[in-house]
Amino acid sequence: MTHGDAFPIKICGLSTPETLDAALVAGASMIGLNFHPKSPRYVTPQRAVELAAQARGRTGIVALVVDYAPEQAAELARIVRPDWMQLHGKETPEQVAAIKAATGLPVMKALGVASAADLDPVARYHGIADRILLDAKPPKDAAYPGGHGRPFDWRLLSRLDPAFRFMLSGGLDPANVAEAIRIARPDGVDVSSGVESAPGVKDAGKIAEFVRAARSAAAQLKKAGQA
Ligand SMILES: O=C(O)c1ccccc1NCC(=O)[C@H](O)[C@H](O)COP(=O)(O)O
Repeated sequence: MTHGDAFPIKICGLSTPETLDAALVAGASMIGLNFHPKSPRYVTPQRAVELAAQARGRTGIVALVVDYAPEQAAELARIVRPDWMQLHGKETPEQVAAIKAATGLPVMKALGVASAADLDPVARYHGIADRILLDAKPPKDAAYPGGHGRPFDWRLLSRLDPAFRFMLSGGLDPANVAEAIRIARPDGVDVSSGVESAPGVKDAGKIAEFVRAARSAAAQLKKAGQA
């Protein structure tokens, strides 16, 4: 499977060759390398180069950054050579466009959702971000802005235009991802904590279970839509 999948499944915050291999074997469409220094999933650019070499051509490589300047993003992209940039901070549509131009890469913009009002800014990123990731809003006192393993109310997303394409994350795990897909009807899913045994420690068995459950739920949804 590749990141061009009809229903991309992204495993975020991989930091070891063993767990990256588990994601590749499970058939993850995309893998995320996290460059936010406060994250328990942080990887140095040097480590990321090695992980990217292992993944290249087998899955989509996503470099996750928080509030980077365009030059900083371009330098990281030059070193790691990801397929995508994921922007997980407070980047404005103008900053998203500047990072896209500076890196020459497609950009996934994450937006935090806790209430219906949080969906209002989404339209401002249309035509600028290549993909929108609707994630749970982090807790107020959080030291970093993602990867907290907390879901939001997926029913809020029924307010979105059905033609609007997005990926879903926030508190997904092997047990709830099928229900999340059924309710939220996303175009792909992203997970971090839900496939870990402790913060930053990925679990190969949970990764396999997650990918299996998400693929099966997406296939069922597609079948129901065609019936
Ligand atoms: O995961 C992190 O540590 C992280 C740190 C800083 C910014 C973003 C981060 N993660 C973003 C992701 O793509 C996660 O997969 C997403 O927030 C969902 O996380 P989880 O609820 O743990 O599955």
